[in-house]
Amino acid sequence: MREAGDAATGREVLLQFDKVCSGYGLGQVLFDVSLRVNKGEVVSLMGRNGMGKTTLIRTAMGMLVPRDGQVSFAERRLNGMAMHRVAALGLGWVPEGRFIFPSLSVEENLMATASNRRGSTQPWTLERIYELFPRLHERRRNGGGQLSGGEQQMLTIGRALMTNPRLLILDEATEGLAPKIRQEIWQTLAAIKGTGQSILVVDKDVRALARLADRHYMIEKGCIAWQGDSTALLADAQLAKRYVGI
Ligand SMILES: Nc1ncnc2c1ncn2[C@@H]1O[C@H](COP(=O)(O)OP(=O)(O)OP(=O)(O)O)[C@@H](O)[C@H]1O
Repeated sequence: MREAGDAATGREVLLQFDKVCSGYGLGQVLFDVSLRVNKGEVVSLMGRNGMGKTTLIRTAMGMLVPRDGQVSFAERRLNGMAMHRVAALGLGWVPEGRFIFPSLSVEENLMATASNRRGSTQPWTLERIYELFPRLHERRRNGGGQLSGGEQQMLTIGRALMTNPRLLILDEATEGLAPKIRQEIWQTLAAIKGTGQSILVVDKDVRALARLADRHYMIEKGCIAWQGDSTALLADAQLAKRYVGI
């Protein structure tokens, strides 16, 4: 029998990796990766380029089938489950690179993914997304292709929220953005956290992640090399240097 909750905190476990090995063709990228995101938690995943962060997310989302170990979500085994079924279980993914529909307006982009399949009592709606991102409200009639990089990122996050995910997964959401916009995105993520949304966030901004997330994982060459809370992360400056390179 698997446990219904996290033994240490009693919280419901959403995403769980248990000794997962995964990769592409013959090339193995993840080695015995164990990781957990509980309900209501914000968890970060950090690491240098090419260490396996995106591969881990692709494995969670069903794009890659683990060759060993187990991936589960809210007690359901995900190994080999089709991507659309994984998404229907409540994993909302903001991929690296901001995929939006350029020919649709901002509002149409948001409505394209809208659903509340699991009957959330306080679902994300257009109004709530516009409250979170006033800039998207201003630009609601503009085409997706006319937006700045920062606005596109806001739209990608808004679109993922419109699926009312149980877990929001963000891959490098602040990459390539101007400092002011990055700061805006971090503030918005804090507001999203304030609603009780569970989030797994991949990024390299250790200070921002220490403020936002409850727990952290560092990945090195496909292995979880360190894990801990924000106090432990900030107490050792060598961690960021060694595992994130800053
Ligand atoms: N589609 C693919 N086919 C084969 N190998 C891949 C593929 N995508 C990534 N890899 C390899 O897997 C390894 C891990 O890449 P991954 O994208 O998971 O790293 P990452 O930590 O997300 O890095 P980054 O910050 O650069 O996105 C790298 O060696 C990369 O070359």
